[in-house]
Amino acid sequence: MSVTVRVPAKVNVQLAVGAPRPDGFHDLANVFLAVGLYDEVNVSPADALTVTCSGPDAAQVPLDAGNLAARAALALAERHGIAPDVHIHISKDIPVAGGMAGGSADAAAALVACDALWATGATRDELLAICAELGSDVPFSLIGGAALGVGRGEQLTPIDVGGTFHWVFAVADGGLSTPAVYGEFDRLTAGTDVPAPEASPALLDALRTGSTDVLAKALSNDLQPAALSLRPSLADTLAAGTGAGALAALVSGSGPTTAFLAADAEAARKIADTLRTSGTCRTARVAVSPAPGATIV
Ligand SMILES: C[C@@](CO)(OP(=O)(O)O)[C@H](O)COP(=O)(O)OP(=O)(O)OC[C@H]1O[C@@H](n2ccc(N)nc2=O)[C@H](O)[C@@H]1O
Ligand SMILES: Nc1ncnc2c1ncn2[C@@H]1O[C@H](COP(=O)(O)OP(=O)(O)O)[C@@H](O)[C@H]1O
Repeated sequence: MSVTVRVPAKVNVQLAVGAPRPDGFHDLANVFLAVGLYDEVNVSPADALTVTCSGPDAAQVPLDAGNLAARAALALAERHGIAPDVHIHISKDIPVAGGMAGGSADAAAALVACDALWATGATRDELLAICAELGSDVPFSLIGGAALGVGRGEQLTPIDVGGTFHWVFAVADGGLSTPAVYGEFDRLTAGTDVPAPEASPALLDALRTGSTDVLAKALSNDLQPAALSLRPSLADTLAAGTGAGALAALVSGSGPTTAFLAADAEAARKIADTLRTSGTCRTARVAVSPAPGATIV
């Protein structure tokens, strides 16, 4: 028997970042939106815990105990006194280290897959608690859709989304380290009064009503100056997408993937075509949102 789980990437349509906390994390108002780029995680019984990965970026994915999917399987096995002897195969389509939560997605997917394979009977709240231990973004990968994340991003309130949004994602060469981007945020804001993060009512309304035009005006990412400081060439990518007709452009989370909101599917295709030949990114992908969370297929 084996179990396969499909799990989406995310874009942060608002990422408001507060001052660093004593534990090194930052309080956030993190508005997650799941987008239709997916990894698939297959779990099957094996002699020992092993991980393999396929896809264009597979070489960048660690296959040892540091893989977030392996950590998820171990965490669930430990709680239930089960031997974590499974083979985990990740079919990776989410850009790696790109600010789209690909590792978090694989962790949530592995958790759901192992839970089904082992018939642990864990409640959704128990799974969400394990997700939060694995990483700040992992609970959202489990639930998908759209949600406001507070605390370090793990305390979620789901948001109903009233329409479909059309996106283009420009995939950069190489990744950016999330801790390095938060560190750069701290360096850039040192000596300033960083306000407590708050979700934007206009942005939440745009999601609820499904208004692309309102969402375009409300998108924001406090990590964008830090990502641009570490990777100045991202400014050229943002300009190329805006020049091609995007209604708005921003860095996805900690980057370096950049996200472009398009008026409709046709506009998204044109923006992606232009970006692909712009010389400012490795490739460009179109995707719609919202997308469902980790789901057994
Ligand atoms: C920036 C965001 C936006 O959604 O995602 P990415 O763009 O990386 O995908 C997240 O906050 C990333 O969440 P995630 O990648 O799960 O981070 P974690 O594993 O929990 O933490 C990695 C490191 O990021 C920093 N970190 C993370 C979350 C947070 N609220 N404050 C932080 O300062 C800390 O330095 C921490 O040690
Ligand atoms: N299953 C996984 N898929 C991708 N990266 C992983 C995975 N497990 C661990 N990692 C590590 O996590 C880092 C961040 O990857 P990822 O989650 O894709 O990006 P981001 O945090 O920017 O959204 C990678 O550089 C890699 O070393």
